[in-house]
Amino acid sequence: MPKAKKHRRKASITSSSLTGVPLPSGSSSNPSSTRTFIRQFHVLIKRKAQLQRLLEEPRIRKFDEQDATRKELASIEREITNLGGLETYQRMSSIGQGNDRGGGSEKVLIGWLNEFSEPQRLCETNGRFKLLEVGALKHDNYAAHASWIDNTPIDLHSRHPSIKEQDFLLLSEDQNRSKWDIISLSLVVNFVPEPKHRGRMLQLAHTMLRSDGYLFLALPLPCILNSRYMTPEHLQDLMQNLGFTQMRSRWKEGGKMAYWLYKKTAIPSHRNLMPYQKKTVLRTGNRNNFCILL
Ligand SMILES: C[S@@+](CC[C@H](N)C(=O)[O-])C[C@H]1O[C@@H](n2cnc3c(N)ncnc32)[C@H](O)[C@@H]1O
Repeated sequence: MPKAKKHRRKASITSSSLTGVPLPSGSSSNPSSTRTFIRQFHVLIKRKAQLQRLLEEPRIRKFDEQDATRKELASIEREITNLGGLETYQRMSSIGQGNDRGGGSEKVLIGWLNEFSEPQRLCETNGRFKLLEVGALKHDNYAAHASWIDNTPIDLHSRHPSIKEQDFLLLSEDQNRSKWDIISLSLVVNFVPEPKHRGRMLQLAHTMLRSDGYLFLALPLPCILNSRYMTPEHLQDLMQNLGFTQMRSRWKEGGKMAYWLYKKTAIPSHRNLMPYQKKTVLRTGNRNNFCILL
């Protein structure tokens, strides 16, 4: 008698059998489970973006290929919903990042601006810095500095009426050209699933900053220390080619976060963007795939 075929359910791409770690309960504030949740969420949104891109490409013409891609996309979207979606991700991020960093990254930015005596200089002119805080989990991160910082917090999903629900990538370039004194991209570039969209984010930040304006960038440390495609030197070259001069940077071996402060300068006249237009393996071994493309 022929054996009955076993129908196994396809494993979720973030299930414990694949990641080796148990799924956290959405409400847990245990540091390792919040980190696991955040990683899982990133895996899911990256796969979702890949599948959406595949469906737009004419190369999958066969109906069954398209059908399989659509089904996988639906299943990924279900997994994202089951995890609680962007809302839960934001909640877990605010808990997890508090644990990892001992507070928000605004402290680092404020510390650096103080080193450059920016508050004192603004005081003399009665001016205030116009800050665009992209990816704001809280509305009042800069409230203590309201005398010299006029903050506009935005996010894909607003958690407070004062946070504008807005995709930075969809802001009007014309309306924002040279408008901002500071743009903060803290843990936002790594959230964006498509490497080209990450590059676009940095290019847009350049367009939207006034000349000499500041870009504050924060990334998880493994993005530069343990990526196949990104090293601190590669990031430095990429930023220079975009017209950013590094003023400060901070991370420590074994730490979790890396921070940079750049100043907008002129775009180099003989810049070469070729090295940043496709993925190049810079390190081999067991690495992550973080990459920024232009
Ligand atoms: C990990 S949280 C970072 C929050 C905070 N900036 C911090 O440093 O803790 C990333 C946030 O960026 C937001 N985000 C990602 N892409 C964005 C975009 N294109 N425009 C606006 N917000 C974005 C997400 O919705 C999410 O709330």
